[in-house]
Amino acid sequence: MSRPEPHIEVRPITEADIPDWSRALNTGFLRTPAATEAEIADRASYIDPTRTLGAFDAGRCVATFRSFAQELTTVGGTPVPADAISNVTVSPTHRRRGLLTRMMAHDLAAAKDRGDVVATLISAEYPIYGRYGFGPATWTAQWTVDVPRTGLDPRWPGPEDGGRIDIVDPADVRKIGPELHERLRRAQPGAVDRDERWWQTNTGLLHHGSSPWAEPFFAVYRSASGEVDGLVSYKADDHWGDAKQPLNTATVNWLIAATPAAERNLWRYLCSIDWITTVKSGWRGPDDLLPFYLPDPRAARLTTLADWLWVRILDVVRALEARTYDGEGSLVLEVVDGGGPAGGRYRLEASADGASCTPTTDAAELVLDVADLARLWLGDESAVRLAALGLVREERAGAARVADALLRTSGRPWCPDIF
Ligand SMILES: CC(=O)SCCNC(=O)CCNC(=O)[C@H](O)C(C)(C)COP(=O)(O)OP(=O)(O)OC[C@H]1O[C@@H](n2cnc3c(N)ncnc32)[C@H](O)[C@@H]1OP(=O)(O)O
Repeated sequence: MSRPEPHIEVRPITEADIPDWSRALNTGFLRTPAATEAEIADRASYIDPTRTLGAFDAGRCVATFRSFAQELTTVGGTPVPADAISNVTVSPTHRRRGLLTRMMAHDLAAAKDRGDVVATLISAEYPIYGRYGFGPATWTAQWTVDVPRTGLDPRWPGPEDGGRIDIVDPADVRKIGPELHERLRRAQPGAVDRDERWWQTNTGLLHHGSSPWAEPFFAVYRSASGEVDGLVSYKADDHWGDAKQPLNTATVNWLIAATPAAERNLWRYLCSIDWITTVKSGWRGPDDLLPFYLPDPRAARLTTLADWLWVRILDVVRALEARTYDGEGSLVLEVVDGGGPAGGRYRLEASADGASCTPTTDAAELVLDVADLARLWLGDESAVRLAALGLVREERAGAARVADALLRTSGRPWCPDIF
């Protein structure tokens, strides 16, 4: 039960607060508390203090919260402006006193005023953010591939389609990665943009963690016409069996591909590296094709299936009009948002030619919480399933099926990033 704590001040930080704020952040995330000079200088270079909140008790920072501008790709490829939330911590001494609630209210109000269509975050634990109107809009999966069981020919000499795979170094990745990622994320519902800092951090140019930077391997796939279509970052361990046989694991840090050929060839490559008997896929979309690139898909064991990107819809009209629809139809949605900005009744009229969403006084056909609308918005969840769970209510028989026919997509949304 949270209690009001008016003596604890929640406010945007100043540059002078960054060391104290960083210490609170590290404490909340159970990292070594002291922030290094390099970490503080780096943080000062990219945070927007007006969007970086702290809670201060007797002058000491006891909670942290940061947001930044992001683009989130909707169904059909149109990006919407998003308020990306990160670095949320409340020190163990101050938890469950309403500090997250106060920081969230501050940030979401500013996001709405700014005109952001949604807020986004990757939730540390499932139960935290539903109360603020967030719902899990995308899911993620990880596979572990038992390479000798795949049925793949171990003599594979490389791509048969005229493409090629090359090992590249971090500087190459910084050159070719951003453009490839732009192609991918503009076509992938649920994906978000990456800034230059992402590439610097993930290629070792920017590193100030407590452990030393360990350079991963990078491999690029180019198509027969020389186009950069895929890129993978992976690391390998050093593990040998008693009989002196190699039992090494390649763990993918990230793999991005703009074509199925690039994806297929990069997985094929990872499963062909001498000494590697296990490939761990890293975070993939829940309907990733990886198992089906293998002659024996059972060689890929699903090890994780979990919620990933949580979305809070701030503007229902713009969110529903931004995406495309394969089906054609009309539906009146009653969105419940407990005093939040998205509540109201809306008529969605959708067809392959476009969609309109307008506030209406017509009778509601489907009643749902704003958090459940987020689960449906990018096409991932089914309204019929949510109705079975008692989470959406049909005011007209069959309305959940109509919602599914309009909103669901042939591929599931996927956010390749963590932030
Ligand atoms: C986007 C990101 O950065 S995700 C990372 C989130 N951070 C972490 O997980 C780090 C460790 N945890 C923490 O720092 C804190 O516990 C936080 C940030 C999760 C919650 O902060 P608090 O200030 O304790 O939350 P607050 O007091 O505002 O809680 C509001 C309500 O949510 C509930 N709640 C908060 N956190 C949790 C949780 N982890 N599990 C279940 N319920 C929770 C509270 O019980 C409270 O419920 P009530 O209104 O019924 O009393």
